[in-house]
Amino acid sequence: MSVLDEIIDGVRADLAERQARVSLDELKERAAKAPAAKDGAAALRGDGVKVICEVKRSSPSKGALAAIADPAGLAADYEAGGAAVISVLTEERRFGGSLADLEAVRAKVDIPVLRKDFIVTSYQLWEARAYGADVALLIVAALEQPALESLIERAESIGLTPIVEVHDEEEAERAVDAGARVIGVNNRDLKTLKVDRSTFERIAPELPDSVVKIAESGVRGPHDLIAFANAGADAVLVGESLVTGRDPRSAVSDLVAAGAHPALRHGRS
Ligand SMILES: O=P(O)(O)OC[C@@H](O)[C@@H](O)c1c[nH]c2ccccc12
Repeated sequence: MSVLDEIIDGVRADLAERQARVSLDELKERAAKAPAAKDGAAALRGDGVKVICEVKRSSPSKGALAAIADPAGLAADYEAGGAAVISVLTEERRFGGSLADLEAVRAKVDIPVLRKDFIVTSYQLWEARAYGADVALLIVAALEQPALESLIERAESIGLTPIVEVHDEEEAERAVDAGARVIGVNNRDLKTLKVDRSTFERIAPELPDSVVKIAESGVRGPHDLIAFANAGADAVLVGESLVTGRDPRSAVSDLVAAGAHPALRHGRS
């Protein structure tokens, strides 16, 4: 069994418990009271390279990264540093996240918030909206094509912007066929957990111009951001280097400054 399969088994077990506790109708009521969803895709378009900053306590590859006692405070630092979107991991077993983290971050920042999890049913999309997310990750490697298509549609119909994550050419084609408008290329292979920074560079040229392209994982600092920008990235998604660094706010503003540099002129307006 791959790491991804193991993670998804745990996600399904936790999901079954939540579904037994909270009905879909209750979730929908809660979602109806949540603040209207912000436009996640718009936040990632425009000139320069946008920075998505992640609240990430641990990972299956590295174990514990940072305790993050105050996820909302960290998110506020990211926002002050110029982040375009905050990503909140809500997977509990391997990443140490929760829906409570999502809710706390949502209450604190004004920019769009991404629910980062292993979404396999529309129940989780309703949860995302109910806890205030504007954007949700859909991982192609975790979904059959019909499920991917219907989750993209469902996400959009409830106001969420889906970021569709791919890791190879075949997944990229599936994402485009399913109608994805925002695609994240994960430089980490979720089946082996290895990072290969050339993944984005290889896949990005295969994607239509109109697609918003995000380079995910392995961004150590401005140097990596510039390399991904030159390979066509509209945005980068950064976790580990921010949560393990000493000063997340200034680390974000260094990335944002690099992403706004006029030499990087590929951004669409
Ligand atoms: O910590 P990093 O290497 O900066 O990576 C962040 C983000 O890309 C990574 O957490 C991630 C990308 N796709 C995922 C899917 C599930 C869980 C986590 C992820």
